[in-house]
Amino acid sequence: MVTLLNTELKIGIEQALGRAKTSLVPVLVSEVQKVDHIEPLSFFAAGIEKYMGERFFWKDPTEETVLVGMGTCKQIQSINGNERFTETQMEWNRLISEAIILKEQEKMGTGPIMFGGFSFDPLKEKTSLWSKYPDALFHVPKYLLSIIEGQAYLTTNIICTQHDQLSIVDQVLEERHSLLSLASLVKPFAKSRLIEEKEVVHPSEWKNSVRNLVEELKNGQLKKVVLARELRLIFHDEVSIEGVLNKLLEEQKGSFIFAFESNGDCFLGASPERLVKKEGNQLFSTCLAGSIARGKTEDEDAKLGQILLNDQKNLIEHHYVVEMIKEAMEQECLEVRLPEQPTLLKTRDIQHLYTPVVGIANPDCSLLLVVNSLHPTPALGGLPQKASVEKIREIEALDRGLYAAPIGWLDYAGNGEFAVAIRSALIQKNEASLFAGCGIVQDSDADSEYVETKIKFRPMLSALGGF
Ligand SMILES: C=C(O[C@H]1C=CC=C(C(=O)O)[C@@H]1O)C(=O)O
Ligand SMILES: [Mg+2]
Repeated sequence: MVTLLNTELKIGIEQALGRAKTSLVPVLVSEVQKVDHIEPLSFFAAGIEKYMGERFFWKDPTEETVLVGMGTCKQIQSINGNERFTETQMEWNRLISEAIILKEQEKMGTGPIMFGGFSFDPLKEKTSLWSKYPDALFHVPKYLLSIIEGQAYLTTNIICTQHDQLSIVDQVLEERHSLLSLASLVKPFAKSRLIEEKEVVHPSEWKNSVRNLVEELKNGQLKKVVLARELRLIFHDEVSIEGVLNKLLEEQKGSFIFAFESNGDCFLGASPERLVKKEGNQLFSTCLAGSIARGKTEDEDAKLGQILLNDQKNLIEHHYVVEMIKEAMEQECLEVRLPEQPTLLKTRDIQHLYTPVVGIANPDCSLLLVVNSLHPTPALGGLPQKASVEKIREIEALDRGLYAAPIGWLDYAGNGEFAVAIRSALIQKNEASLFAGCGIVQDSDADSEYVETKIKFRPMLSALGGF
């Protein structure tokens, strides 16, 4: 258990109440404390009763940053289509400009942060599948556990309005105490029991849409379109989000592991693909496209890797992504660096062509606006960007919602990171939708692309106990 000093928080709240009474706008107080290690998944599980539907989980591939949020002290959302990035950034800036932040040192990922995501395409006709997730949805948590380079920090965020009294301090301290006590009790994480697995679109129909698309790619200006499909699973009981996260953490170590709850649903996954990270004036992006299976032996695995590195179809599929990301990053940066040739990035189930991109950001750069100009890259949408998204909107029998879209976090200093939400699933009580797509180019073969999507379902299928 962790004991905390609480004097500072009281002073901060007193100040915030004063400010809220004069300015008549709610004021955010954020207190950060260094704490003894808390197991992130135990902290997440500790919120199962009180904060279910208001939790998030994030771990980057290097485990430099782990974030677990609990409760929602402020929700930021936008239903305003293409303005959703700008609107979200502006609302965040407004909240932060008034905030009172109590912390001893500057540490990225501690203090006030918001976590959330954007939809893939706000113009796609909506189905009920994603009714819990508007086109932009972000949560500022009440309690945030951050593990930054191995050190644990606990942030407490409180919104003070003109109507609040100083007594809210006692309430918060009591709530926080019981959350931390629960987090110290490690629980076994339940496994899900699968009953039925259903391909939402019949395989032959999906392959036909790939074949038709290939014909169009040969004759038109479109160079690449990413087509996805959905797998719907039914379980005996409600899926245990903790259980799934536990397996993802075990099996998908080199990936971003994320979970984002909203009103009883949970969107989670293990994505190997960074969209963009901002740390001070540095920007990092990733081109990840072009895929092949893992080998059963080391030798076979290396051979497959070599095949991928020399395969024209996959190199072109990858090159389109590099071309677009380089161009977009050059708009945002004073300087951009990237290697000339891709290398391999391997996860448990698949290997990809990989090109990292690094840049020095323009002085006026803000993370969500970079997200806006990158999304969707041709690894998720296609090339040219606008025409490929229109094509997906027209032919894909799927409501992507947050699949293949940016998911991540932003802190008060403007730092943060977004991954693209692939290898992901939407959990709805005892049902789940899994998503997987692949980049279709002129030389695509429908059967091979279908097999590629099957491989891309594996991380989530395995975590859900179905493989
Ligand atoms: C769209 C997905 O993967 C993308 C990322 C890496 C490789 C890809 C590919 O080779 O097609 C895809 O562009 C997905 O996993 O659903
Ligand atoms: Mg591919």
